[in-house]
Formats: sequence, structure tokens, C-alpha cells
Amino acid sequence: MIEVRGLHKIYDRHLAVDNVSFQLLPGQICGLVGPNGAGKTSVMRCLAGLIPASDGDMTVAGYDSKNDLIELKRRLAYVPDDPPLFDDLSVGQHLQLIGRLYQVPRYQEKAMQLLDAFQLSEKFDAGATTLSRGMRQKLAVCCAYLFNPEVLLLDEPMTGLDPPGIRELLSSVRSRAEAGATVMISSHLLPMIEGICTHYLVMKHGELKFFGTATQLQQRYTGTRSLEEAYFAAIDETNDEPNQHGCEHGYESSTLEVVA
Ligand SMILES: Nc1ncnc2c1ncn2[C@@H]1O[C@H](COP(=O)(O)OP(=O)(O)OP(=O)(O)O)[C@@H](O)[C@H]1O
Repeated sequence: MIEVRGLHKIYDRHLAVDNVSFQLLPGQICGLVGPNGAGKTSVMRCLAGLIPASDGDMTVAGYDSKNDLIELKRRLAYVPDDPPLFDDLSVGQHLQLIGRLYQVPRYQEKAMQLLDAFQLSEKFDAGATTLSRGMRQKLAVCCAYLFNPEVLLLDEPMTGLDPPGIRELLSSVRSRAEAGATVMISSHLLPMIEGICTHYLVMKHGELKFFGTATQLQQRYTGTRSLEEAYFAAIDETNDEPNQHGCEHGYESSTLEVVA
């Protein structure tokens, strides 16, 4: 569902993503974690086709990012951490726009259900500029969910959400994955994503430090009792040589893991 081989992203002369490869299947939820500036957003923006990769191959839902970008975008939703809403549109009009653009059957009904779930119904007629930060985030998630994408890329989606919003977001991510979606969720709130992720991708300085299942992460960093502890073990590793540890870095090994 998501296949990335040798992704590189260079801004001017800064190497922000350095040879990242991984593969995710339908139903899998991948926590994308790493320190500030690790390259997480750059990976997501390349995958979403918002910025060009400097090198590498990416396939989403079977569509190649170089040759089938439009088809790829039809199947993917990317929610950035600061969603760019339309200032002139209300909450309801945002959902109407997405419903029509993506030709979602009965989009009005689905939109109301989503707004209810995220406690945003009373803001149906409110303009985007009048929304709080958390409400903007919730609206962006509702817009992403409305067309039922096969792949969801959520960039720090919990930032600004209230506790009911976080709970709804986490449970909805889980149920969408159970229904067959592939989800990548970047977050610094490690205890919050720990309960839902099947996989983890740990980045530092643009490099992939680990990719694998939650179980593999535990096995790799024996003695760690939580995602947070494994995270620190992964990013504090002094030996940053590529392929030093086999499965964390290589495309072949992540393929093996998925096939297994
Ligand atoms: N448009 C840009 N031009 C130049 N450098 C950029 C640009 N966007 C990102 N970078 C640099 O690329 C690196 C990776 O940035 P990125 O936003 O992908 O990191 P991140 O892991 O998402 O960070 P955070 O956790 O802070 O959101 C950083 O060093 C950043 O300064």
C-alpha cells in the first residue's frame, strides 16, 4: 500500500531525508517518530506529492508518484500539523467541497457523522478563521476522513486537540486501519500512539534508525519497557552506520518483515 525505496530529500544543500526505505500494508498503522528536524514531515510531504523527492521511488495504493500522481492523490489524505483551511469557507462548506470534489456518495450525512464524532457540529456554519487551533485540526481530519482514503498521513494530529478529540482520533485511526486503510502518524506524544501502532519508523538527522513492528522494536532494544524508552535507545545509538543493524535500515529486510 505504501512502498518507499531510497527516498532522499535535499533542500538547497541540506539533506533532510537520507535514503529511507520501508513498506506498509493495508491495516497497518506506522508511528513516525524522531526528534525535531529528523525529516518526518519531509517524508510525508514527499509521499503526498506536495514536494518532489530528490531521489527514490514511491508507490501509494499501487500508483507511482512519478507517473500517476493524480491517481495517487485520489487515494491519499495528508493532514499537516497546521492545516491550511480556506478562510472564506465555513466548516460545512469545507466538507461540501471535499464531498463534491471526491464525489462521495451521501457526503452530507457522512459529514454530519464526522462533525458529531469530533464535537464540531455546532460550528457547522462558522467560518474557518473563527475556529480555534484544535477545531481547525479536527476539521482537517474530518475532511480527510470524508472521502475514505486508502492511505492516511497524519502529521502530529493530536497537537491542539482536547482529550475527547484525542480519544476520537486514536479510536478512529484504529477503526480505519481495521477497515483496510494504511496509516502513518507522526507524533512526539509517544505514550499516546503506543496503543495503536503496529509499526514504527524512527528517524534522526534524516536517517532511518529503525523500521519494523512494535514487537521487533521491543526485541531490538531489549530491556526497554515502553515506546518512549525504545525511542531514546534508538536515537541515542552512537553507531549511525547505514545497515549496521540489518532490518532497521534496509529495504530488503523491511520487505521480509512484511511478508513474514
Ligand atoms: N522548505 C525547507 N527548506 C529548507 N530546509 C527545510 C525545509 N523544510 C524542512 N527543512 C529542513 O529539513 C529538515 C527536516 O525537516 P522536517 O520538517 O521534515 O522535520 P520533522 O522531523 O518533521 O521535524 P518536527 O518534529 O520539528 O516537525 C530540518 O533540518 C529542516 O530545517
